[in-house]
Amino acid sequence: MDIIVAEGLSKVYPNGQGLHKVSFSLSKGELIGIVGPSGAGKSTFLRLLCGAIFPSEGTLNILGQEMSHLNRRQLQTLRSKIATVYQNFNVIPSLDVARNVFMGRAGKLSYASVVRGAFRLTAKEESEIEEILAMLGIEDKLYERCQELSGGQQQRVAVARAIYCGAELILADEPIASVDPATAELILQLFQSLNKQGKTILLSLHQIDSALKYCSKILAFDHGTLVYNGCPEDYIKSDVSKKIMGNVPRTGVKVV
Ligand SMILES: Nc1ncnc2c1ncn2[C@@H]1O[C@H](COP(=O)(O)OP(=O)(O)OP(=O)(O)O)[C@@H](O)[C@H]1O
Repeated sequence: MDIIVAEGLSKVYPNGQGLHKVSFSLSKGELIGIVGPSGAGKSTFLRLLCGAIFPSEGTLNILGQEMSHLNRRQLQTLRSKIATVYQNFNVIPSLDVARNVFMGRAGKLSYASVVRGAFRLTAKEESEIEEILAMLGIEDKLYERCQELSGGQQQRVAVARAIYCGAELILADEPIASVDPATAELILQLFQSLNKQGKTILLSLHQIDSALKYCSKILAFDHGTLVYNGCPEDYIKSDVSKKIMGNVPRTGVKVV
């Protein structure tokens, strides 16, 4: 079943940059690596998919719904089914880690529950959140304010929030950009295990080796266009990858 279908999808910023005429479809249950040099259009692509920005042209169907046909409320409902890890983490600095993670479910809860959670979490909510933080090695930060955390710790909070959200579609923009290699592996393994549980996951990654190791499919962008859509094994042999890899460091991990 296709859960994302795009036809001629474009987002052109006033300076003429952006994403140009992207057509593709994605099946449920894939773990997609989005690769390409800096400025290729990866973040623009993910921001379009989560409805944070709107296309200049083309059509985009997500989870069976045509984005351009949705009113504000319908768009909100659709967004609540998509978990997004933003490049800048998007955590609320003055809130503690537990409440930042709790807010991952805000779109699915009643207004009263969100307000209650902002003051007091139930024991069940707290233990669920703690369990996710433990998987990411930051359970000791449960009640620390996000503004007191390092960039890498905030990135893990953003990943925890996406996991806690329970969405069937997870979009993560460079989710391992600010963490050490061991934590990066931990995060990618977590995404892999969520994928095995049936979640569809799109990860934008500068670490091409990680994309090849963990992803079932690669989407490569260059200068705002989709230049590759297929399996990792063919990508690594393609001319496209040779061109793109000129800009991206590799560490020599073999694809098996
Ligand atoms: N808000 C904006 N206004 C104008 N131009 C923008 C805006 N956002 C992105 N761009 C331009 O669109 C192009 C694609 O940017 P985008 O952030 O999608 O690339 P990217 O592949 O995610 O890059 P990186 O790997 O550096 O994060 C770039 O040329 C960028 O300068």
